[in-house]
Amino acid sequence: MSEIKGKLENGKNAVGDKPEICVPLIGKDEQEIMQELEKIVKDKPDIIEWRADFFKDLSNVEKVISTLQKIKESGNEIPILFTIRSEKEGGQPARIGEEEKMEVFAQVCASGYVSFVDYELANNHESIARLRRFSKENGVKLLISHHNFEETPELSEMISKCKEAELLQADIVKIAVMPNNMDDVLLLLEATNKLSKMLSVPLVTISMGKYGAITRMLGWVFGSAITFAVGEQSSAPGQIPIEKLKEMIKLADESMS
Ligand SMILES: O=C1C[C@@](O)(C(=O)O)C[C@@H](O)[C@@H]1O
Repeated sequence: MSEIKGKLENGKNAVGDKPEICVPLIGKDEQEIMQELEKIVKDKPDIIEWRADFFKDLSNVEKVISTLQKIKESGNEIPILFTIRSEKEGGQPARIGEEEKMEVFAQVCASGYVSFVDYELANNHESIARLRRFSKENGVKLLISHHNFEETPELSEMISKCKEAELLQADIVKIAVMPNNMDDVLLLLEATNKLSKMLSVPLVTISMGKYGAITRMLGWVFGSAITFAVGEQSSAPGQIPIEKLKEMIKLADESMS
């Protein structure tokens, strides 16, 4: 497994630490994925996310692992985050059942090609505990995520979801919500600020869509450790092209130092 640099390896990110930039791969087959990867690698993201829910051969574990190996070999040592996003939380319609999904995760963790796996908090606790075991045994970080594509929940709900993920032994906790106005964006930032002081693990927060774009640029100032950018194609509403995002983060960092 490649090195994970910086704060995500060493534990909690400090409020105001510059974020890791993650770009998604959303090709439906190996050829599309390798084309996306070629462009993405040139942009030098900190993390590459393989959104395997887009992969048409997800039910073929051998194919998943051989594609992952190719991503690793051509990925310039950039750490890989492996994600199968459920349709309920903004992903593609399910291609495999929960038991098959667990088998894919088990083999992905054992492959040595990935640094992180994403698993949703909405899964039952027993499945989360199983994946926690596989990931720990193989030195893979477990990111437990929660998405709400409809709205921004109450502050207390966002806080309790993230605390629940920490209790389930997440190495990284992530919440992505949809704002319907700028008040919602402020609420997500308030949650970020509070949670980054409460949690003992790194936190990732996103307010999606056009209103939330500012959180992708500046959420790190309040304690969010990773921001998702467009490399070749966007995987969620509001993502910003990586080159522009990098400039923005650099400018904010220089102005605040
Ligand atoms: O969960 C996330 C965050 C995300 O939904 C975003 O809003 O940038 C993008 C997804 O690819 C990733 O898995």
